[in-house]
Amino acid sequence: MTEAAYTTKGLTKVYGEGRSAVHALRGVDLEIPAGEVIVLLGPSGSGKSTLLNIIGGLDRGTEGLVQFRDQRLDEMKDAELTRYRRNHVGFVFQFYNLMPSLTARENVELVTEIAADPMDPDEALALVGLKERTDHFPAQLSGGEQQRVAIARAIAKQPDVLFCDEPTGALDSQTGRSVLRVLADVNERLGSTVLMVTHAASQAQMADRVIHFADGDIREIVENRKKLAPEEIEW
Ligand SMILES: Nc1ncnc2c1ncn2[C@@H]1O[C@H](COP(=O)(O)OP(=O)(O)OP(=O)(O)O)[C@@H](O)[C@H]1O
Repeated sequence: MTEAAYTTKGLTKVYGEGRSAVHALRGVDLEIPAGEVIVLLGPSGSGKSTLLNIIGGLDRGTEGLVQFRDQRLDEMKDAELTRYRRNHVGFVFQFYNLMPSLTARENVELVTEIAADPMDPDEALALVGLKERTDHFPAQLSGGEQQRVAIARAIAKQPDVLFCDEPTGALDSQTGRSVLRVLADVNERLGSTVLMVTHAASQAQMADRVIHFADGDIREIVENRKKLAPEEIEW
């Protein structure tokens, strides 16, 4: 087995207190190998985004160990956690969160200006097939193109891990497939571990490993023997 990107032990997350407490994670034990494409599937409210946000350093667990390589995220001070996010992880969300008043290139530059080892913004945009659109504003781009700018922004820092929460949720099947192709390329070319939450069960076919989540814990982890290319996925 390859090196673990993440390890969690007994990870819990409780939102709120007392009678209104929500147990979003109930003692998750998990090992995520580096360099794989991992898909997280599960019903709405089962805790997928909560898990992603905690290992992505956007939020903290209530209890339990969370480790990235040999670093304990659960023991980091806020400034260290910010540094971890800045240097190691990229995020792609369902809604692209681009700055409307900035061009595609300027949106990517927001990240490359503060990253430790960034690629050239134009190179990141070329990787997602937007070489000709670098000076366009988000409003001049289609949904799929905007999502690709968001991916370019996330990968421009050459992250070790790319977190994607419903990255194709707002896209039609053809555009969605082209976005999945970009994610597969990032995994293959940059070697980034890709962790994707999706409601589209068919997308699990492009994963090396599928984590099935239910009621705040892992129900099953299935290794994919025959991984499909995004183009082969039935939507
Ligand atoms: N900030 C919050 N405050 C209180 N409860 C929350 C908060 N965020 C999430 N929850 C609750 O935690 C549980 C897990 O939510 P989470 O968003 O992780 O689920 P999910 O599997 O990603 O769902 P979906 O597929 O609908 O996005 C849900 O019951 C949700 O209502």
